[in-house]
Amino acid sequence: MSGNSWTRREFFRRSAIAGAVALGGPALLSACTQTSTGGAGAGGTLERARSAGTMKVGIANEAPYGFTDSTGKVTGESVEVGRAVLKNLGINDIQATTVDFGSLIPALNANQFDMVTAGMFINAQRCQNAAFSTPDYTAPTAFLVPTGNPDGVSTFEDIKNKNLRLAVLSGAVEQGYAQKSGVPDSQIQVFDSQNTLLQAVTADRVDAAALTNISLNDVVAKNPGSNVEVTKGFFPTIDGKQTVSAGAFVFRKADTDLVNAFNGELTKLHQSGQWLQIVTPFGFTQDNLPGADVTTEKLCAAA
Ligand SMILES: CC1=N[C@H](C(=O)O)[C@@H](O)CN1
Repeated sequence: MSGNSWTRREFFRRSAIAGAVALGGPALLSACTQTSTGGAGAGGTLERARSAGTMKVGIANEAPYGFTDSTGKVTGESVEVGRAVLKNLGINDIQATTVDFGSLIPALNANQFDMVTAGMFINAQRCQNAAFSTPDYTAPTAFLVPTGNPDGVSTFEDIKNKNLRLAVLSGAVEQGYAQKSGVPDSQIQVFDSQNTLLQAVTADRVDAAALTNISLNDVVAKNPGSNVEVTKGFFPTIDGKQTVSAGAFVFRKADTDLVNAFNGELTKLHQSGQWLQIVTPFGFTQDNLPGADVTTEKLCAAA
């Protein structure tokens, strides 16, 4: 490369940056700089989303956490709380991508989107591959069973002891809850969506399906006449310890500044009462607000 051509190229690069500053001010310059340095470093994702005015989010189409409704609107408890937090961070829009629940963290790390708004629970295994916000909510587990609960299911031990067939969602925590409660794999069937779980129960391919009671209540409400009901919610006891099932927002590990900024605004929403207003239409109550003793640090460290 000749000295002259390098000088010309540097001249054009500097002119382009000067133009960017003139047109878009510091925010645009910041976006240009982030792109030129790869964008995923400290500050990159937050600044890029601010500059673009939108955040790319991942959902699993599980209602009422993160789903596309009958009008085509992407909504849900996690989506709407996420929207409110992002708005307070100067990001007024979201663009959602739907993947299977078990693909949310791999897709996040492959940069298909920049955060997960699917109500994902915090646990040690997931914390190895992603960063979680402070807990957003807690929700008990329950079973979807035929009306009248003919097998008398109320815990994973019942599934094991009565030799029942159980449906779980691929990549969700309930499979682990069942296995750790001693349910053999031969009794567990894995499905890829809420709807296929419902169909498995109504077609008598399984005796029960496990998910959060909030998710199953939504299924029952949206499918009247399906002859199914939801058992009483519970927090499974595993290895003598009661599980803490707390959902949060998920980010790439490198995006520390985004996580910190997000946590600051999420805490304000929880404390101001705005959180309750946002989540009530999705079947959440004050009981779903995590206690002060429920922390991401503890849940990531739990065995
Ligand atoms: C919102 C949600 N949370 C649990 C999980 O994180 O695995 C599962 O119940 C699947 N859906």
